[in-house]
This record gives sequence, C-alpha cells and structure tokens, in this order.
Amino acid sequence: MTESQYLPPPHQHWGGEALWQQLEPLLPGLSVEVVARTESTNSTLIERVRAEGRNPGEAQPFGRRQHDLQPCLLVAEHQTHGRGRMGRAWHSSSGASLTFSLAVPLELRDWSGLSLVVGVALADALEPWQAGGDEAPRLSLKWPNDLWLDGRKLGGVLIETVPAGGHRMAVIGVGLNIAPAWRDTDSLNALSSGFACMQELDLDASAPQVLALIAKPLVQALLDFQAQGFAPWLERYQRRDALNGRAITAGALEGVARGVSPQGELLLQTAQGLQALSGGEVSVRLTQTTL
Ligand SMILES: O=C(O)CCCC[C@@H]1SC[C@@H]2NC(=O)N[C@@H]21
Repeated sequence: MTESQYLPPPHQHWGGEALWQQLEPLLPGLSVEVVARTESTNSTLIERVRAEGRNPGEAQPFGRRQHDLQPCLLVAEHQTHGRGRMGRAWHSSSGASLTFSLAVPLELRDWSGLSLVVGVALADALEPWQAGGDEAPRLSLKWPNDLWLDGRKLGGVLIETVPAGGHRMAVIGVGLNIAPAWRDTDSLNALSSGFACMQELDLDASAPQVLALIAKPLVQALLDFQAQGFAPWLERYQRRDALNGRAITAGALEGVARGVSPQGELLLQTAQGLQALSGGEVSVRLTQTTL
C-alpha cells in the first residue's frame, strides 16, 4: 500500500479550497487533496480505485457501490517514485515541480486523442493563443504526450485507465518543471540537457499558481473530449504540433511527421507510404536528437 504523508490542513498556499470550489461544479463529488509526499500520484489513485472497485457485487468498504467511485485531484509536493511513459522514471525535485493526477470517470468510445487534448488544454492555459498573431507559440506539443517550451521538455502527461465496476476511471497524471532545480549547480548543463521550466516563460511561476491556472481548463477539456472526441481539437493541436514536417523515428519506423489524424493518430510519411500510429507504447524521437 502506498504511504502518503499528508500536509497539515489547510495547505493554504495551494488554494485547495478555491480549486475545489472551481472544479466541483464540473465534477460533482470531487475531492482535492494535497500531500507532502507520495510514491506517485498516479499509482496512489490507481491503488485507491482498485481497492474501491474490486469485487463488484460484493459489499464494498464503507458501503460504497462501484458506481460511487468519486473523482479526485491529488497533488504531491514530492514523489518518491514518479513514473513517466513506457516504464520510465519521472524525476522531479520538491518545490521545483508541479506533480498531480486527476482521477475521473470517463465514458469514451475512443480514447485516442485524449493525451493530445490534455496537452492542448495545458499549453493554451499557460500561453493563451493570440488571435491574429503570427508568431510561433513558445509552447508546443510533441506527440503523444510531451509539452515543450522553446523546443525543450517542460512537462509530460501519463494517462492510465482502471476498470471500476462497469466503468472506467481515467487517471491523468501531469508533471511540469516549474523552477530550475539546477539553479545553484550547473545551469549550462541543465539548459543543454533538453529540459525547460515554467520560470523561463514567467519568472514568478510557482507550482500552486500554475495549478490554479490549468486545473479548470483541464477539467473542461476532459468533459468536452468526452462529449465530442478529438476532431474539434485538431486545429488547436496543429498550431502547436512540434513534429509536423520533421524527420522522426517512431519505434522501428522512420519518416517525416505529417500532422495528426482527426482521431489523434500520428501521421508518418514513410518510404512505404503514409502510416497512422496510435499513442500506445511507441517512442518518438526527432532524427539525430535524443529527447
Ligand atoms: O513524460 C512522461 O513520460 C510523462 C510524465 C508524467 C509525470 C506525472 S507527475 C504526476 C503523475 N504521477 C506520476 O508518477 N507520473 C505523472
């Protein structure tokens, strides 16, 4: 069982109460929790869903039925075993990162495109699009789940799903670099390491303030995606597509990225023709660049 160390309430600097007030009307029954440390916010929520949704039909703890599983936003100031995609570790330093997961019951026919919608919602909240402006946005999206700032990795999204009775709970984990953890050590090394942080975009950015900025647009995006799928997001994704037109490898395939399909698949022009790749467990790299 994951051990979480709870902060003494009321965690005022995180504005948990205000967050809850904003989000609960969109996600009835939501709870917002801030912990000082946990293994991984995704793992913690998945464990809870499994514990509560287990053995449908049998008596549930506290008399809950399986469809009583409630949405939860879990924020951790520190993760001891943060996880990234494809079994990678996600390292984040306390105070220099924002790490949280949102568990939400979603009724979806097609899950592909979900991580792209989350990426668009985060990017648009952090760097609102200037209508009529022709400057390229600083925040871009590397299919399927990376958020880049000026071509370096600012954050990532890890989406996992858990069966919960007759339903499916999505656990959407977001990790964002906020401050240069390397500030007092070797900033040049850090800059060349391929990582970026929010304070390069906004010097005053802090984890609680960034969370306050993105939480509602993120929840709204999930609800919109549930209602309408990915197609209405395609244009917003295209504005920030970091790969379009670039030579990449995707798993064993090589080619040139040609945007994404209305279902959110990556379109890859290969010597054998145009291939559509779905998110799954495929690692995408710019040719000659290690990310
Ligand atoms: O880039 C990636 O591979 C995805 C990184 C996702 C990291 C976040 S941090 C909060 C949540 N808890 C985890 O263990 N992982 C996600």
